[in-house]
Amino acid sequence: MRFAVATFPGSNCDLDCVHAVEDVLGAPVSTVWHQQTDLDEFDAIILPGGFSYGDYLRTGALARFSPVMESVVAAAKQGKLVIGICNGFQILCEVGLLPGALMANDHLQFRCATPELVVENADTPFTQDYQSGEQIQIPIAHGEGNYYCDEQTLQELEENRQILFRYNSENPNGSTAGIAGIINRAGNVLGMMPHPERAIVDWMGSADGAKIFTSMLRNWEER
Ligand SMILES: NC(=O)CC[C@H](N)C(=O)O
Repeated sequence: MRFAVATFPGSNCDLDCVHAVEDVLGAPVSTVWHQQTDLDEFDAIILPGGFSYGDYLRTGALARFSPVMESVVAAAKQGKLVIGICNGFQILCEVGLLPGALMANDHLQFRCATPELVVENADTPFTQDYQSGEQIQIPIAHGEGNYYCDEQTLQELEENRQILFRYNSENPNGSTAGIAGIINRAGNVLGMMPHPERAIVDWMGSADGAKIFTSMLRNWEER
């Protein structure tokens, strides 16, 4: 399984994602500059965290027009696995691969913390190595992680089990229904505010993020 990590001007978690794929999976992984449009050789695409285009205008609002995004949309339509982490989640919402939007945190502060999450649905390509209801810890670091969607969208997300992660006790950003991560209707595009690549071995404080990567690999092998 070959992974691409799309890198935008201002990305700062791209190399952490490369290390996570190498260290957890030992799978081939390359960074792909945002001007590249050929993603044919890759089976999965990671949109990493950071401050693409300096967060100007709105997080992800400019990166969504980068040339690579047309290919990311095409890859998602083909059924390839796409995961957007933090700024990557923001870009996925801006480009329309995921519903809703990420707004400024309700307290208007940039928040770094390691909140507890609940795995709401372990029956997806990104979570199959977890148990539904499992409580895990994965760090966050963002200023605009306040996920918002309208009532009807929330109802659809709930009914189709598209909410994969919720903040357990304390909601660090005011997100609707405590949402920390959602999947698209087809089940192959995940956006999440917490950073699984920062929780892959115990010395990081938590290794709970590793199962996202192992789930993706196992899902791909089973296909
Ligand atoms: N860690 C990140 O990817 C941060 C995303 C974005 N710059 C924000 O502050 O919300």
